[in-house]
Amino acid sequence: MQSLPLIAVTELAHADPARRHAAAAKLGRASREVGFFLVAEHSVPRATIDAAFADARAFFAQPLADKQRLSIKRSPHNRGYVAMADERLDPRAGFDRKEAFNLGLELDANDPDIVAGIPFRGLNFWPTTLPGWRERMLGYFDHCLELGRLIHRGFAIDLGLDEQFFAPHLTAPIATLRLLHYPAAIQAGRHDAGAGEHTDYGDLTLLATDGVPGLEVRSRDGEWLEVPSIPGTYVCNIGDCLMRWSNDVYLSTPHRVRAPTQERYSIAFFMEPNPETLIDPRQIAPDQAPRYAPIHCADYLKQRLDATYQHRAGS
Ligand SMILES: O=C(O)CCC(=O)C(=O)O
Ligand SMILES: [Fe+2]
Repeated sequence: MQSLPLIAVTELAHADPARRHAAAAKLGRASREVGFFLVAEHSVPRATIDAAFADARAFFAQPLADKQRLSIKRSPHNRGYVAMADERLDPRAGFDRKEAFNLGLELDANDPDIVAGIPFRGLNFWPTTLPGWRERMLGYFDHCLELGRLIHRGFAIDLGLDEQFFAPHLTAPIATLRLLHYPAAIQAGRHDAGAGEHTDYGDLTLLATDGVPGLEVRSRDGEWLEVPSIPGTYVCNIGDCLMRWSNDVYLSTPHRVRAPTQERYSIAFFMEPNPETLIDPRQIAPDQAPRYAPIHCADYLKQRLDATYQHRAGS
């Protein structure tokens, strides 16, 4: 898709309000019309992104038994390893040809939220034989969180809200960092799904790719368009939670990943607000008739994940 808008995000925090507003207007237009945009001039160092990809490769290169010890099936909090064919993003299609690893906010076992059983407040699972891996992943997580907060500041400006409207809802968000590995397609030309057609569940997704194409976005007129894969540039999209919160002012857009002709890695950061945040469209679009009932962020996400994963049924 040649026409994905490119947002230079440092402008969203520019000291000159006119510059902030101009960048936010561009971001807003993309969020209302396309639901996807590219992010450049961000503050995540290229070396940090490259190291995250090297760490992802090292993780997935481990023996399956080591990865399975960290299985997401052992976590009610959406953390851990998703094996090949464990997930089906499009329930009408086959299982996805990918493996993944999720981590979230790092908390201490004695954290009051964990002790109180707050949904999605749990412990991360860590590989034990990869030195420095945990620290680098948490460093990358923090960079993504900062970038996600900055983009939310742009959303607030564009939506005519207080510039800091989202800030109190993003202090300890449910955000998930997800490493993804797609093996090469079994047969050239076969249209296997690396990831089935879906929309993302949260507010905002920041996606880093390794340069191997595969991601396709459905345009408003139903055509599948290839998204350029530019290392160092984030592909970002609006998720269903922000679509709902904004009363459909912002759009989440269906996308999928073709099984690539060569092995492909990507790293997604799914940003959802704090678990207790009330997703109430009347806050963002007070002049419109609300299309959705208010719901707590954690309850909304739980509904969506339960529908995706068989192992969560009844959890
Ligand atoms: O790997 C990609 O390019 C996109 C993955 C994706 O859409 C997802 O995990 O939600
Ligand atoms: Fe997605």
